[in-house]
Amino acid sequence: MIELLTPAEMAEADRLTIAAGTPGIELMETAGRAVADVVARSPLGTRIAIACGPGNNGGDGFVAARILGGRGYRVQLGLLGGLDRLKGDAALAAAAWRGEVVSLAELDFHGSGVIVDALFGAGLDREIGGEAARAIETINRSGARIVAVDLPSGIQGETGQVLGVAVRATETVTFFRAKPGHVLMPGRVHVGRLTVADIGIRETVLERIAPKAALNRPEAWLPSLPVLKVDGHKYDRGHAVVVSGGMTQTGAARLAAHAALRSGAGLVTLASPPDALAVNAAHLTAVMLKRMDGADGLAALLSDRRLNAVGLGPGLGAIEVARPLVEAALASPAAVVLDADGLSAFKAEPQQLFARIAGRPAPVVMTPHDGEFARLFPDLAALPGKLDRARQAAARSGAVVLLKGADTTVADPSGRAMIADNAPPYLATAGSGDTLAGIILGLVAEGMPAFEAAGAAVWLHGEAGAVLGRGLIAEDLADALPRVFTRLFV
Ligand SMILES: NC(=O)C1=CN([C@@H]2O[C@H](COP(=O)(O)OP(=O)(O)OC[C@H]3O[C@@H](n4cnc5c(N)ncnc54)[C@H](O)[C@@H]3O)[C@@H](O)[C@H]2O)[C@@H](O)CC1
Ligand SMILES: [K+]
Repeated sequence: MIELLTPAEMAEADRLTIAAGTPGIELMETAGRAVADVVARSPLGTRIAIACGPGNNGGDGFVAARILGGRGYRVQLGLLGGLDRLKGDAALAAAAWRGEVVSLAELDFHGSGVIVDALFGAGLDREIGGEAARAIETINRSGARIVAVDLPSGIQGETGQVLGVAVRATETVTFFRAKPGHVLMPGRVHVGRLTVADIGIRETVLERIAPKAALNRPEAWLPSLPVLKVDGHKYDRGHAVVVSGGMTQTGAARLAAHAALRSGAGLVTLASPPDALAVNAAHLTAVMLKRMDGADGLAALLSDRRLNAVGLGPGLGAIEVARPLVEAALASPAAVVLDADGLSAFKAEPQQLFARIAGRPAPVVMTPHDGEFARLFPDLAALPGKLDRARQAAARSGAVVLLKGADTTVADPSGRAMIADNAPPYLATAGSGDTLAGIILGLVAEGMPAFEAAGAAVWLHGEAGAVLGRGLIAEDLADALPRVFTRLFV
């Protein structure tokens, strides 16, 4: 598991480490050295400008300046505010720097090959303006290689949001663990290449801090992926149902059904309205087809407990059609994956949806994009942090919430969350979301817990996109899954 620590949790990690006997200045020395090591990939002779702020982020900059100067680099250091404002470890680090300290405005950004951004890190607590904002704009225009210390200044560590203006770094060096703001947008774009340096903080502090957010990597969910038995049977792998829309909108459900079969379900049935039976029949092979007469028909189908997971929403249709179907699904004992029209069907009365989720024995996964999210959670949509949005929505609804985007975030009602950073931009194509819903459905049908299944699906979907490359269409994604699964186990 690759935990993501908020700035507050990171401060706690520092505090626990210092309390256990490592002086803060030692942590700062190691942090500054890690920055210097990254900067030193540029050849000797490169001019280096180091912009230091008034807190410990600036302290790291002073340490890096001293180490790089000692290695023979030409270093110029500029400070925001007076030396007399520095406190604690930052003051100690500044005292050990024997070179000149100029004001930030005097730093020669344009004549430098590398700029070290040590203005603000985890302690950024308000919008950047004035002299610091002007310096950041100059840094961004400089054309130099920009190495940010801990966070690109202006990026909020918890949310990835820009507070006023932010450095666009070539590389960022952070310490111990990355923060949500390194992977959430737009932070990730400002971070550039990320190095996570070991500065001597012990892993054991994580037991005390108990962080609840992680990077969406296989470590986060692989232990929950069902293990296939040599003597296993398709009936051991669950039976998923996908609900088809009417005659002219059947493709989305078929994409989801196909993906559910690829991702893990032993059997998949497409439940089709009578008018769409012929068109669905013409397109299905391994996916089975059953006639479904409205919500009563779906309820009857799902009364067979072997059908243990149902996905609906893609191409489901208008509210009058979609809502009774969703209600029937939620009244059944099956796990439910709700997407698209299935979510929008409750836009006028989201509480009605949450009331139906509360107390159900089987889990519900909701997969909104930003627009669908805003319909169900209008007040939460305005929150600045995506992690916060997903978590509060999960807590309110009782469902696992998967909030889509380049930084797709999955949260469960207890606050656990994972953030993905592996989605290539060409995943944004028609039907991609239907496929994602299907992958989740197949994994849940196979017996994977809903939160882990949603996380795994996001990662698998991203990797499938990466394997296929530009030019992919949604039909290809599910078919790339065997290749992605194979790579997972080598
Ligand atoms: N012992 C520790 O706590 C360690 C901290 N480290 C470094 O310390 C950093 C955190 O240090 P701090 O908590 O001092 O925080 P920062 O150095 O990130 O910033 C805090 C300072 O900036 C000011 N400030 C915040 N937002 C501002 C704005 N928009 N405009 C103008 N001034 C603003 C604050 O008033 C305060 O003086 C980390 O990012 C990391 O680089 C590392 O040295 C590792 C060890
Ligand atoms: K910084």
